[in-house]
Amino acid sequence: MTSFDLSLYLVLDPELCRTHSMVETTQAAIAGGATIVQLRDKRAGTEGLIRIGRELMDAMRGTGVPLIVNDDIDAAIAIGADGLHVGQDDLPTKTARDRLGPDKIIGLSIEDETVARKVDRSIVDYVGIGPVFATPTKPDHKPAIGFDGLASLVRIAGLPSVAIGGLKRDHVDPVFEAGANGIAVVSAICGQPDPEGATRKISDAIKARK
Ligand SMILES: Cc1ncc(COP(=O)(O)OP(=O)(O)O)c(N)n1
Ligand SMILES: Cc1nc(C(=O)O)sc1CCOP(=O)(O)O
Ligand SMILES: [Mg+2]
Repeated sequence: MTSFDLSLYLVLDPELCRTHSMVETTQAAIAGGATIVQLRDKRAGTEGLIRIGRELMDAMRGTGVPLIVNDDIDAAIAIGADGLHVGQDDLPTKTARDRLGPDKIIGLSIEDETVARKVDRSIVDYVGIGPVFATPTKPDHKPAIGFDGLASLVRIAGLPSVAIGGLKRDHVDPVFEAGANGIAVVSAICGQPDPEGATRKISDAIKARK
């Protein structure tokens, strides 16, 4: 299994990465302290994901930061990515594990107690829990759960976890106090005038807790 650190999880969205390209944003975020990166492009299609994913793999080589692909297992395999993130409406985690093998990272989104209780801990490596807050970045998001909901789902899932949805630097403390192992952000880094500085502020807040 590729080792991974969920503490500062960058989810890339090309529609928000307008100040800098996704590759530039990723390099800046890693310099600023991002610990794991997800390629999430809902419009690219498999070929487009493979093209940008290969560029990201080249840019990330030697950093030790894993690249996770959202939704598309064919792209994840073609890219040679470190893992795949799926939601409840995506392919089943068993199918993902069968195709990816034991060494790749599999992340699963959970948004309520019912799905949290059903997570197969023998297959899934981490859970993404949210949305903590409503966010325009994902217009089809589920109802916001707040920090109490986050704490409850962290406990039920019993797996490494990262909180997502409307989170900024000021939310680092309540996210970790809820028991999550990390904070996942899109707009707090993508599209910021200084993505490295924005990342460093979040990273410093995380390190200050240790
Ligand atoms: C870290 C992380 N957590 C949750 C999600 C959301 O996944 P999903 O519910 O499948 O929604 P889409 O991202 O596919 O729109 C995520 N991508 N990453
Ligand atoms: C990709 C994603 N998944 C969510 C979930 O709740 O599962 S919320 C979300 C978008 C988070 O973007 P921002 O950091 O800009 O609010
Ligand atoms: Mg999905």
